Amino acid sequence: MRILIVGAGSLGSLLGGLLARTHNVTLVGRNPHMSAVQADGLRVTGVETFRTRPGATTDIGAASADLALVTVKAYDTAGVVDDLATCDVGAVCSLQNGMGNEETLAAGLDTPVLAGTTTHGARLAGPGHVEWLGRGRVTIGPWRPADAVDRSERVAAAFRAAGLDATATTDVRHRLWQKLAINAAINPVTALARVENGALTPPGGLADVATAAGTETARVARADGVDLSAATVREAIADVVRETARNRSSMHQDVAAGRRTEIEAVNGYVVERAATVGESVPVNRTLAALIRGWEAGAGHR
Ligand SMILES: NC(=O)C1=CN([C@@H]2O[C@H](COP(=O)(O)OP(=O)(O)OC[C@H]3O[C@@H](n4cnc5c(N)ncnc54)[C@H](O)[C@@H]3O)[C@@H](O)[C@H]2O)C=CC1
Ligand SMILES: CC(C)(CO)C(=O)C(=O)O
Repeated sequence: MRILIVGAGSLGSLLGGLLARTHNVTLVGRNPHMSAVQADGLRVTGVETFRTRPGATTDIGAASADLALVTVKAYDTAGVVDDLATCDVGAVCSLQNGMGNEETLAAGLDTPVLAGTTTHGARLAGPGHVEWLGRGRVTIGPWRPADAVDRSERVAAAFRAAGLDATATTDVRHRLWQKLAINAAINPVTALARVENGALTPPGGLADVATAAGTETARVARADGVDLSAATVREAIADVVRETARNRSSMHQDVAAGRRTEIEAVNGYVVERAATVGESVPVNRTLAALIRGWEAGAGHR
């Protein structure tokens, strides 16, 4: 399969490197990372260590591919729509965290849109070098009914052909809301308290705040027509906290590095949807306001 990775940072470089062992992959990203990959290939270390040679460019131009995997931060998705408008791609698949990405892609592109989630962990360690921090899974499904299920299955099969655990689902919205609830719970609390994910292990005040944010999110999901129970979300948060106890969440890493966060696509989205469906989400509202306040102080607003 000919695959474009649009946003070759941490996650995109990892998945691009893994897929390049089997498929024809081109990374689209920024220098100095892209020039390092052009010169010496991509080094992957961690769960597995290997070197691979995907294509690499900073200019997507009028590229043609079977699939474009979107792995930019949520606040850069609109820019990807502009870039892909000049390309010829068979399907676009977001593997980003947060909500709103698929809506943005579907509104701006005349291409089938797939939605995905992944639990792989990645960190760009330097130009040409990505660390694989944790092996995970990929789940993919059609965003709109018209974006046929068999296309999701073909994409999942391409991941499997490259040795990765991947499944297609007909109910990707459920997956997205469940991942949203986990991120709405863990990310802002760990970012504000500057703690590893394991600090959210119950009992304790931080675990209570995180669980409250997650169960509020489940309530909004149900009001939005997605069958996601509070118990399922509580269990999922506890599982992720246990499995990633020594990790710093992506929002914690962003805040620690003084970078903009994905707060609008996570708790910001929950607050916005809650207003539309008539639910009250005071914990998400408070967490979003605190992170926005930090972003304003850091010059991101
Ligand atoms: N890093 C991880 O382990 C995981 C990340 N995610 C999600 O994946 C998404 C990406 O996260 P990361 O890889 O950590 O972020 P990142 O910031 O490391 O990578 C994104 C890259 O996209 C580049 N970029 C932005 N706009 C672009 C454009 N128009 N064309 C080409 N490149 C562009 C940026 O320069 C950056 O290098 C986020 O939504 C994140 O929440 C999800 C699961 C795991
Ligand atoms: C699942 C979790 C919370 C793992 O850290 C994550 O997705 C993130 O950090 O963004």
